[in-house]
Amino acid sequence: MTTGLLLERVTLRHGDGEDETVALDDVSLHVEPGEIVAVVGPSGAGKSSLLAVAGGLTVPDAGRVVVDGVDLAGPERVRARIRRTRIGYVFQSNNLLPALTAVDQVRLPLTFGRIENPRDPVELLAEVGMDHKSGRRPHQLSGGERQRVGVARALVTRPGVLLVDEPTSALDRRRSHEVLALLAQETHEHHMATVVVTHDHDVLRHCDRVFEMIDGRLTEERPAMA
Ligand SMILES: Nc1ncnc2c1ncn2[C@@H]1O[C@H](COP(=O)(O)OP(=O)(O)OP(=O)(O)O)[C@@H](O)[C@H]1O
Repeated sequence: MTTGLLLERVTLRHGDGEDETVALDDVSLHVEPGEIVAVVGPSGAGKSSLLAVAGGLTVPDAGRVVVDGVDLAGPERVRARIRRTRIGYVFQSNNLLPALTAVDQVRLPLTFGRIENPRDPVELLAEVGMDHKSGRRPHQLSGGERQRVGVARALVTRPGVLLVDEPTSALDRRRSHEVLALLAQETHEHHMATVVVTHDHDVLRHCDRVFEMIDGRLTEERPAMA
């Protein structure tokens, strides 16, 4: 079984004829459990497309995507189950619901169906340093605190794959490092395969490997820690 996240020769096109864009051009990537990789690249390079395909939200035109040994080319109900149970998503704007307290945001993914062996939402909030604000709603939290709650929510199902889109775009330098350090620590301790898309070169040292995406093609830049 292939563990972690595997993309094998993935191609994704948008539009057709003269309007066609190749968003992902023969992209291959294997992220092992316990490994956090960064993907950097200019606007329009295909980074969001990469996350959409890796997360089973978009089916590519060619190639294979395998999450925790499950090929996402199967029926939509299989993709939906994998999305709900095996993949965690952290978005730029973290999509917290305005009416819910921090602890209820973290509980939310457990309310859509059975999850085997979930993490405890209260303990998880403590682990991301937010236990003292667990009763607060998003408008009562800072950007960095909201991002921490978003990370806790993504982790509560114990995903094998964590997909993170621009986690630091709303944060200052110190908070950016804190959020990336938290993602790296959780990745290593809980053996997730984590992909972080970022424009923020400052935080790359928290990642095990760095890839660059240009015009839909992915190349490994260098080991981030070197
Ligand atoms: N639904 C769509 N229909 C047509 N073209 C699209 C669609 N979605 C994305 N594209 C095109 O595919 C290419 C890759 O887009 P993508 O959003 O993946 O880039 P990105 O690297 O995430 O950019 P950014 O850093 O600006 O978010 C771009 O040329 C974009 O215009």
